[in-house]
Amino acid sequence: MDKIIVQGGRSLKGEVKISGAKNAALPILVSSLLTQGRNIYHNVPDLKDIGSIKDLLSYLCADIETQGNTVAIKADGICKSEAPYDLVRKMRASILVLGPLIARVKKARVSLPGGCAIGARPINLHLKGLARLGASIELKHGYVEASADCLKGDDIYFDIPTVTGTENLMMAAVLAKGTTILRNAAREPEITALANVLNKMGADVQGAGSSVITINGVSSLNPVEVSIIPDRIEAGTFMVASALTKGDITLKNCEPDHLRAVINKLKLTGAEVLVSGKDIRVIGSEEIASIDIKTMPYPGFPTDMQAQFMVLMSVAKGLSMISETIFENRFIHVDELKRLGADITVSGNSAIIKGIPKLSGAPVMATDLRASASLILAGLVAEGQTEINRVYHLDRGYDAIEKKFAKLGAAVKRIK
Ligand SMILES: CC(=O)N[C@H]1[C@@H](OP(=O)(O)OP(=O)(O)OC[C@H]2O[C@@H](n3ccc(=O)[nH]c3=O)[C@H](O)[C@@H]2O)O[C@H](CO)[C@@H](O)[C@@H]1O
Ligand SMILES: C=C(OP(=O)(O)O)C(=O)O
Repeated sequence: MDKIIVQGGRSLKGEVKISGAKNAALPILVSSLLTQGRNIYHNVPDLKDIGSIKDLLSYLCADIETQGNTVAIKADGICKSEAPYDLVRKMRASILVLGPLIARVKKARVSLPGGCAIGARPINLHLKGLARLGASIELKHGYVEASADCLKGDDIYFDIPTVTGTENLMMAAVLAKGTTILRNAAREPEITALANVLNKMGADVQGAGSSVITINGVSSLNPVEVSIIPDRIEAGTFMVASALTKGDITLKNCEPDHLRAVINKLKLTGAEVLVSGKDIRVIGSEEIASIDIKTMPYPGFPTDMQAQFMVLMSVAKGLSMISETIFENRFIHVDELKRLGADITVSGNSAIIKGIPKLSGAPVMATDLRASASLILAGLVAEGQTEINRVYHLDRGYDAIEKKFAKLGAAVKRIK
């Protein structure tokens, strides 16, 4: 299996182009299932997860052509309603085919999803919502079996704002009869991006980006040509790299509006953050100040940036506390960071980090997607060599990360 080798100690400088967002591209590619005709998507990142969703859509008989970062999908003749274990287990977002399949072919049999092992991650709220729309749902042999002759709009309240749950329900409701109201909906930019695409297809989705989304069902949807929004988590990862290495990195093609919480927190650590249109320049400060962080649903601080900020706090001056409120098991990077010398104590859902002057390179194991990225970041400021094993998760979510880091002057390479 591939490894990433990092030699620490270099200050990163230059420009990096941010790729399309994984978590926006996945539901948008899936939304092709709702249309007749050829959809064209630009700025699709080249990731393992995108490969996995394309495999699943092909299995369902969609025609897919890929040219560079452009993907064309035609799903006129969906020939199956099953998403088997082998295709679904690799990626959590596969559950997103459930809503569209029920809407389009009236039934679905979808294996319970896999993804990063950062918590139990049930899908009860997806299923409860689909049942409110009239789907009959059973769990059998590790599969969700659902069917509905006709989905009907209803008033749905999510106990917790769920990102993929909101997306699944939105995609089921666009072709349902009547009006669906989603309350306590997730407000992440990826939800708004999906709603914009659905509306371009001819759907009537109002209020995405707020916690109440109203969907008036329509009878059919047309294909679209759209571009995927920039990846705010990839952008945040490079912003932390600049602050961490006392560097000077300019991110091109990002959406600063989606990064307000991250920009705010980074400034409090002492970094200079300059926003100009779609560019963000981060200039690291000589001394990194300690800050406290609590992850929250958007527009709060993203859980997908928690591990990266923990690395920054590992070499900050003083004590900081990071609380994880979204996932119950998202501190699995802590033990690996401790191997590099970080001084971190976990108590319940909080981690207390006592900053030290320097980390020291060591072999470590990547355990989930953002934890993997955090280990590269740690390697950048560790003395000597850090060897990151099991980079499978990294490739799920970062497009050419080692090449992008190398272009900024980091000594990062992949060993096959
Ligand atoms: C592919 C994708 O977009 N992944 C993102 C998505 O994951 P994902 O959509 O899986 O995360 P959710 O927003 O659903 O999870 C939020 C919380 O709700 C809980 N929950 C969720 C659904 C449900 O039916 N029941 C339930 O209890 C989860 O266990 C978790 O504690 O949002 C997360 C939170 O921003 C991000 O970390 C992931 O990168
Ligand atoms: C947790 C993530 O991905 P997934 O939801 O696909 O596991 C992530 O993108 O950080």
